[in-house]
Formats: sequence, structure tokens, C-alpha cells
Amino acid sequence: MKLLIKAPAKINLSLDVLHKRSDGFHEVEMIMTTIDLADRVELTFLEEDAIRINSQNRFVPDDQRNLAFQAAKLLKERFQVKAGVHISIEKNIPVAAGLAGGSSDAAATLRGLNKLWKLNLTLDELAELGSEIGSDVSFCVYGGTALAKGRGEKITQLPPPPTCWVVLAKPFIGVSTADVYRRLELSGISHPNLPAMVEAIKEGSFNGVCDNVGNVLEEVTLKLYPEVAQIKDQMQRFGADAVLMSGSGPTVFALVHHDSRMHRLYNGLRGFCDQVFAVRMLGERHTLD
Ligand SMILES: C[C@](O)(CO)[C@H](O)COP(=O)(O)OP(=O)(O)OC[C@H]1O[C@@H](n2ccc(N)nc2=O)[C@H](O)[C@@H]1O
Ligand SMILES: Nc1ncnc2c1ncn2[C@@H]1O[C@H](COP(=O)(O)OP(=O)(O)OP(=O)(O)O)[C@@H](O)[C@H]1O
Repeated sequence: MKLLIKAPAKINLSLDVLHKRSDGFHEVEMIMTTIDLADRVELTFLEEDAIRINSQNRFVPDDQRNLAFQAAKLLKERFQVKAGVHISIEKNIPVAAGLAGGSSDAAATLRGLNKLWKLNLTLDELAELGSEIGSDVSFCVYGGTALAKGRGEKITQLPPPPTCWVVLAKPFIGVSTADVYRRLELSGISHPNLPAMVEAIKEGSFNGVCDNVGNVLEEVTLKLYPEVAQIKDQMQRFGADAVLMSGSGPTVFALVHHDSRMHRLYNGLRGFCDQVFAVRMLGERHTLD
């Protein structure tokens, strides 16, 4: 038996850090939403007791370091599964980009193996297991749009944001999330207005969403990599309605209402950025079928 599962990227419309915790993680408040830029995870049932993985992407590990492998191992050990799986990942999401590509592959593997290995777990149970793999995995198990608290694993669903284009550009650098959090100076940061963003999403106000995007990690990554700030400037010049870095970066995204402006931005950015995408947000959260 074979399953093909879509593993979409996320963007952070709002990312705030409240304080550093005693376990070394940071207490965050974020609004995340999935976008129509996705990896494809193919799971093939194996009779033998083994987890095999391949991704054919030189930046992605083909072994136990892969987050999808870790998801399979976690389920296998926790529920004493005797069968195995071959995981094949078609990588379309840029790696180490702030788009949760690895986390989404892990979440897709959890959802898929739940079916392939007939575990009958709920989405809530899968999300809780996912938090053991990484802070973004719980959100990726549900997808859609959500408020995430704690270290990112406490999820409250939100309605989908108003329809618009998301134009993403990633410069040719990878960013270490751990490094960005480590360099964050909490004193004197200006916090995004998260309640205003939640309100704007609930009211379906595109202007409200644009007025309230914010990410406290931007300052750290922009200082380390000036090319990220340059992309932000370019996007603003090409007429984006809002511009923000996603997660710990370096991907920057623009929200754009009009088709013509989306084309202008997309074509303009392709001139000096190696990876550019124009996609929609995905309204629907994942379901278990
Ligand atoms: C930047 C974001 O992607 C925004 O959605 C997430 O906060 C990070 O999520 P992630 O990549 O799944 O993070 P993890 O793999 O759990 O952690 C990577 C590293 O980031 C730091 N980290 C992560 C999450 C968090 N709330 N506080 C942290 O300080 C820790 O040093 C951790 O060792
Ligand atoms: N399935 C996977 N896809 C991509 N990277 C993976 C995967 N599994 C493990 N990794 C490792 O994780 C690192 C971070 O990759 P990923 O693309 O998930 O980062 P990210 O988008 O910045 O994540 P986040 O937004 O959650 O911080 C990579 O350098 C890679 O070595």
C-alpha cells in the first residue's frame, strides 16, 4: 500500500517572543498559516521492521536526522509497530528557510502513518506527539491558520485570513533557528500587536492583517544578513501591501491583493533572487480520512 501526502509550508503572520524559559526554549505567541507551496511525502508499507528514507535533495539528510524519519521512529517505538515504511520526499519547500519544511514533512508522516499502520490516533494526539519532534510540528499536523503559544505547540485554530497573494523570496543562504533565538536581545524589542491581528483575521480585513504583521526575530536575521533587508526593500518598492520575514528567516514574504501587482513583484524579484514563489494561503485545516 502507498500513500501520497501533501506537506505544505507555513508562514508566520505574527511572531512574538515573551521570555526565555528555564528549558532553554523561548515562550512565543505566533500566528501561522499554511500556504500552497508543498513537499510531497510518499509512504510505502513495508512488511519488514525497517524505516527507509530518501529525498534526493543534497541539503536534506537521508537518515535518522530527517524529521520525517524521526516521526516514523516515534510512532513505531511508542506503539510497538512491527511493520515498516519507506518514506520518499519530493522537496519543493526551500530548506532552512523559515518555512517549516522539515516540520511539515514530519507532520505529514505522522498523519500518513496513522492511516498506513492503522493506529487510529486523533489529530490532537498526533499534534502532541509532533511536539516531541520540533516546536513547529504540532501546528503542521493541523495546518490551516492558528495561534500558537508555549514553545509553539499550544494551538488554537483561527479562521482563514482574507484571500490574497503571498509572494515569497529566499536568498541563497540558510539560517539556523537556534542561532537566531540565541542572538535575540529581549530588552527593548517592539512587540507586534497580536490581538489586533487576530481581530483582523476574524473580521476578514485585509488592511487590518497588513497593518499588524510583525516578527521580533527579523531584527536579528536582518543584522546578520543584509541581503534579507534588501529583499524587503525591493518588495516594498514593487508595491507589496505588507512585507515580513517568515520564522527565523531568511525567506521574506509579501502580501498582495491585486493580480497585476503580484505579477510585477514576482517578475521583479526573479531578477536577483534564486527562489521566488507566488502562492495562495490554504484555508482548510487537515482532516484524518
Ligand atoms: C522560528 C519558528 O519556526 C517560528 O514558527 C519556530 O519558533 C521554530 O520552530 P522549530 O524550527 O520547529 O524549532 P525546534 O526544532 O523545536 O528548535 C530549534 C531551536 O530553536 C530554539 N527555539 C525554538 C522554539 C522556541 N519556542 N524557542 C527556542 O528557543 C531552540 O534553541 C531550539 O533548539
Ligand atoms: N525533511 C526535512 N526537510 C528539510 N530539512 C530537514 C528535514 N529533516 C531534517 N532536516 C534538517 O533540518 C534543517 C532545517 O530545515 P527546515 O527546512 O525544516 O528549516 P526551517 O524551514 O527553517 O524550519 P522552521 O521554520 O521550522 O524553523 C535542515 O538544515 C536539515 O538539515
